[in-house]
Amino acid sequence: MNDDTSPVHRSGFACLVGRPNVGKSTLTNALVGEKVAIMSARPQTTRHTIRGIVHRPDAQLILVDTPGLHRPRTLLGERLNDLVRDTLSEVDVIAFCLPADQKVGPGDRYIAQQLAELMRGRRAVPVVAVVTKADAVERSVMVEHLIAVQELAKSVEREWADIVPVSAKDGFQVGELSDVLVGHLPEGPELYPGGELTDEPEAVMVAELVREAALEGVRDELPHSLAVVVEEIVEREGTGDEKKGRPPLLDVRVNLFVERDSQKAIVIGRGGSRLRSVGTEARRGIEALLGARVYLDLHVKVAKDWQRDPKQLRRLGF
Ligand SMILES: Nc1nc2c(ncn2[C@@H]2O[C@H](COP(=O)(O)OP(=O)(O)OP(=O)(O)O)[C@@H](O)[C@H]2O)c(=O)[nH]1
Repeated sequence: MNDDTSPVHRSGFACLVGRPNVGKSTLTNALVGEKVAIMSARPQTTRHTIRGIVHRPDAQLILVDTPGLHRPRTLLGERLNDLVRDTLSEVDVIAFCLPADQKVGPGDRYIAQQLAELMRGRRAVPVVAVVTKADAVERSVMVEHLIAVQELAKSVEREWADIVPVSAKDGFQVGELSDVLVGHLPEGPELYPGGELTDEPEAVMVAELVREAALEGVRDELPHSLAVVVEEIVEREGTGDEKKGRPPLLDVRVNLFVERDSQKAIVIGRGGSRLRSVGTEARRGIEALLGARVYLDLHVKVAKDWQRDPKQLRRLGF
C-alpha cells in the first residue's frame, strides 16, 4: 500500500454516538456504502459489534457500535453506560451526532457531559460533532444550530475536534466526514484484509461469536485486548451430502490473541476446562450461523500490545 501515491495508510476505530433517531444507522450505511455494510448477529448490548468498515485506498475505518448513551435511571443503566464508556475510551475518534432539525436538548447535553470526561487526559479521544440531516433545514437554521453545537462544547469546557454538517439522505458531505474521521486515525495497516471481509462477513461473525464466548463471565478480568482472528474456514472434503440432508463439516481454525500470560491462563482455565466450554458455546453459534457442522479449533496466543503495534498486527496476519 505504501507507494508514492499513498504514502500513509491509516487504520482504526470510530464510534457514532447520539440520541436515538438522530440518524446514526443511516449515516453508517452512507459512510460504508451498501456493498460493504455488515450487520452483526449479536445483540445490541454487547460491545465492539462492528457496524461496518470503510475501505479506502488510504485508510480503513472500522465503525463500532455501542448500546447508546442515555441518562441512567437504574443501576443497570449505569452499568451499561460504564460499558459504553469503556468502548468509547478505546476508539480513535468519536462522532457525536446531533440532528439539524432538532434543537440541542437535555439528552444531547447529557451525552456531551459524558464525552467531556473522555476528551481529556493522556488518552483523550477526539470528538467530532456531526450535524446530521442537513437536508432537513434551511441554511439559516443550520447556522444557528452550528452555533448551538459550538456552545454545547463550551458548556462542558471542551472543544470539538471538528464540526461537520452532513446529510446521509442526499450524500452531502459524507465524503468529507469520512476524510475528517480518517484524519484522526493512527497510521497503520489494514486491520481487516481488504475485500475479504466484504465478501465474507461470516468470518467476522464467527470471530465475534468466539470473542463473545471467550469473554463470557470474565469480562471484568480480561481487558478489552482480546483479538480474535479467523485463520480459515474450510470444508472437509466429501463430508456433505445434500441429497441425504447431511450438512458439510467445516474446519474452523481461530486464534485468540491476548496481551499477557495471565490473560492466557484466564481464557484457557484450569486444565483447559474454560477453553473447552468456550469452544462448545461458540461452536453452537457458528453451526447455527453457517448451517453446517463445525469442527472448531481454538488457539490462545500471547502477543504483547498487539493493538497499537503495526509490526505485531502484521505478524498476526492483519
Ligand atoms: N432528512 C433526513 N432524514 C434522515 C437522515 N438520516 C436519517 N434520517 C431519518 O431519521 C430517522 C432515524 O434514522 P436512524 O438512522 O435510524 O437513526 P439512529 O440514530 O440510528 O436511531 P437509533 O437506532 O434509534 O439510535 C429515520 O427516519 C431516517 O430516515 C438524513 O440525512 N436526512
